[in-house]
Amino acid sequence: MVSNMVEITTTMLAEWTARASATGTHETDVEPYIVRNAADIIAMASFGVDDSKGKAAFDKFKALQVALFSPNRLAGVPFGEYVQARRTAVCRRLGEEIDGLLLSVIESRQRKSKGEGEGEERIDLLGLLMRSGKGLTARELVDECKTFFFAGHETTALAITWTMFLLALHPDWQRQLREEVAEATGGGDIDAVAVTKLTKMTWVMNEVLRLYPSAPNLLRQAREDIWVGDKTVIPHGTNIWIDAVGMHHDRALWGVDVDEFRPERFKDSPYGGCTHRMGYVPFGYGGRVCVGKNLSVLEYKVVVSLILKRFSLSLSPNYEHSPAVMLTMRPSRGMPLILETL
Ligand code: HEM
Repeated sequence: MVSNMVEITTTMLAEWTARASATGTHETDVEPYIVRNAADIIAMASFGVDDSKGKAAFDKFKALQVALFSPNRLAGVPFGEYVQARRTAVCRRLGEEIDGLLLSVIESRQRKSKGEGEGEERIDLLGLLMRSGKGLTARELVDECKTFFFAGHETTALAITWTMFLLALHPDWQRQLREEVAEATGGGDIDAVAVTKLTKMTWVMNEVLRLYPSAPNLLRQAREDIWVGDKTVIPHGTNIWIDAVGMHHDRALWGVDVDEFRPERFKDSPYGGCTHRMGYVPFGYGGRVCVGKNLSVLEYKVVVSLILKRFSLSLSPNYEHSPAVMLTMRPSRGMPLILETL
C-alpha cells in the first residue's frame, strides 16, 4: 500500500509544484487537495476502486455531508427529519444514489473476482462474504462500504491538514520532522521501513489529534440506567455524544499548558500525560475503537513525509481560524498556506 500512497500523493504534490511561481512560493488552500488525496487512497486501499463510479460516490458523499450538517445539526436528533423535510428529502435521494453506485461497484468487483482470472485460480471473496447463512447481504455490504468511505478518508485528511497548520505555526517542529524524515529515508524515498522510524512524527500526530480531533464525538447508547454521582441518572436507551474536544482541552486532565502545541508530552506516554486513562480518545475506546487506526497512521506518515521533503510551510495572512464540527472537525474557512518549494 505504501507505494500506492506515494504514487497518489506525488501526483498531488506535482500539482502544487506546477502552481509555484518563479520564486518557488505560492498560496494554496490545501484542505480540498488533502481530502481528495485521502479519498483516492482509501478508494485504492479498501476497494481497489479507480473507476468513475467510485469517484461519483465520493462526490455524492460530500454533498450528503454538507446537506446533513450545515448550517445546523439535526442528524440523529429525534424527529429532526420532520423539522427539516426538504433537507431530509435531499439526503434520502443522495443516500439512494450512493447505494446504487456502491452496489454497482460491488457487482463489478464480484464479476471481476469470479471471471477475469486469465487462467490463474482466483478466490471469489465477495461471493464468500455474501453467501447466504451467516454471510452479508448486498444491503449490509453497501452499508459497510459506506462506513469505510465515510470513516476512512476525511478523518485522516483532516489530521494531515491540521498538522500542516500547526507545523506552519511551529517552524521548529517542522524542521525537526524534516530532519527525522531525512534520517529515516537516508535521503531516498519513503517506504514501509522508513515509516517505522518516525518517532517524533508519532508525537506530532498524537498532539494534533489532541488539539483538533478529526472525530470530535464518540457515540454510545446507555444499555441500562447509568448513575453519575447519586443525583443524576442517564436513562436506559439514551443516545450519548461524548465530547472528545472538551476532554482533550480539559485543564484538570492535562494541566496548565493544555492549549499549547507540545508534541513532546507524548514522548514518554501514549496518553500524553493525561491524568485519566479515558481522557485521550482520538480513535475512540474499547470494543468499538477505530478499526482504521493503523492504516491512518501509515497514510499520515507517508503523506506528511512527502510534503515536508518538497515544501516549507507558513501560514497565509488570508487564514481565518474557524474550526467547525461537521461530523468531523474542519477548518470551515479553508486552510490557505504559503508553500515554498525546497
Ligand atoms: C486520523 C484518522 C482517524 C480518526 C481520528 C478516526 C477516529 C475514529 C473514532 C473516534 C471512531 C469511534 C470509536 C469509538 O466509538 O470508540 C472510529 C471508528 C471507526 N473508524 Fe476511524 N478514524 C480514523 C481513520 C479511519 C480509517 C482510515 C478507517 C478505515 C480504513 C476508519 C474506519 C473506522 C470504522 C469502520 C469505525 C467504526 C468501528 C466500529 O464501530 O466498530 N477510521 N474512528
